Amino acid sequence: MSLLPVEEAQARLFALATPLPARPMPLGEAIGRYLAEPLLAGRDQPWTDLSAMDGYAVRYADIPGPWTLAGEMAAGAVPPAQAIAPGTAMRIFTGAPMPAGADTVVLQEDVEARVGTVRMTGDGPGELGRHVRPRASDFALGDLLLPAGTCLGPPQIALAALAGHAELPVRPGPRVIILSTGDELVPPGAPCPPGKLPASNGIMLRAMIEGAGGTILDERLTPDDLPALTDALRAAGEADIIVTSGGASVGDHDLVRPALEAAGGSIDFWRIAMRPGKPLIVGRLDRAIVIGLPGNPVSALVTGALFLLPLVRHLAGASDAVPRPQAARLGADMAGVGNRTDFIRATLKDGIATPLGYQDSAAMRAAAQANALIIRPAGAAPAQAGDTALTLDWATLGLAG
Ligand SMILES: Nc1nc2c(c(=O)[nH]1)N[C@H]1C(S)=C(S)[C@@H](COP(=O)(O)OP(=O)(O)OC[C@H]3O[C@@H](n4cnc5c(N)ncnc54)[C@H](O)[C@@H]3O)O[C@H]1N2
Ligand code: MOO
Repeated sequence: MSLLPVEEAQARLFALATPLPARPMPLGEAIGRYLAEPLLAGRDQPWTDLSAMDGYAVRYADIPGPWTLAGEMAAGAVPPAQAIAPGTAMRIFTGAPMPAGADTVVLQEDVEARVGTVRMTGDGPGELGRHVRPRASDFALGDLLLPAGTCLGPPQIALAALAGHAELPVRPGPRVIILSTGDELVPPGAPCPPGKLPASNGIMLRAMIEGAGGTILDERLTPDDLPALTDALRAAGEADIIVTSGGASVGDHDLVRPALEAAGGSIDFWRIAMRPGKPLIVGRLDRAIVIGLPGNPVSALVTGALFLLPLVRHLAGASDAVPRPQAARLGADMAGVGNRTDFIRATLKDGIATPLGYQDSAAMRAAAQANALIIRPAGAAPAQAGDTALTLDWATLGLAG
């Protein structure tokens, strides 16, 4: 049985997916989305030389004064065309434009101003241009501020506003339908008689997808019944992504692959060299990409974080859709690895990644106590505490609360 390496599977998944079409969106709604085009500066920032402090605008050559007070400039004012004369100072406030002729600001704490005369009482500004923000020192008209594919968080939105934009070209988040398969499942909180199990994957996947900017069109339980699952898949074909959980493996009741084919879809690949997560299925149905996650809750979590969320980000236009591992030191000895890359649930603190004791792919308690995965590549030799290992923390994976 051949198992696809994780990176190869991620590349094949992305090859199926074209980022969704972009449209302009108001800044306030673009948060969490990805720039579809590079962000260019529509103005100089600052638009002219501005004072960075409250004080007096002077000619550096005139220091240490005294100066005759020539007027006042506040933020929002436009400076007079005429330059201030030698020996004069202009009262100035933070953010106000420097009057022509002045090149330095003396802090108000360092002077005494009385009846039209300003005298130094403290240290001078020390250097020419002190406390002045030069024109375009942050950015100049036409500058490339952010590349396409950048995630728009609060600082990027603020930059776009300063750069003169009211809206930005972004792609909508993909629309997703979640089908949790299994006769044993009942909705969370519903009566759970013997033989039944609260369905946890749907609510987890919903939270993950919405956190990554996707929209859930529908989330439902489907029984282990070929016609019912085929119908549910067929009805989901208008989504951008169909996610199933469960029924991905080789058992008699594992029906996602036959149902996908019966619904007219196709399977691109199945089974990955990873643990947990081996039975992952990727295929197509109409315009949708189908990701069949394993039913075990931790397998669904890990494959969701390594395949589903990167796909959501890729369709939304992210340039760095696949989470990038970071090195850490192991907090414990670790066994050698078989033919599947291990994604070990761990706690990561102060650069030390310590595996949690119970690593079963249904052990959700350990997964919920973890905050990172340790990546142990297929075929790796045993490792000792203190060795370097690659890790993916919950924030990088999009799993932080
Ligand atoms: N003979 C073999 N058996 C199995 C293999 C194999 O290669 N040969 N692979 C194992 C691996 S690895 C995994 S992972 C599981 C996954 O199988 P399925 O995707 O078919 O998952 P199910 O059998 O439907 O369910 C597994 C487990 O998870 C529970 N489950 C299912 N859905 C949910 C849900 N929405 N919320 C919470 N828990 C859920 C289900 O009750 C089962 O206990 O297969 C191995 N078997
Ligand atoms: O790949 Mo499975 O997720 O090990 O139990």
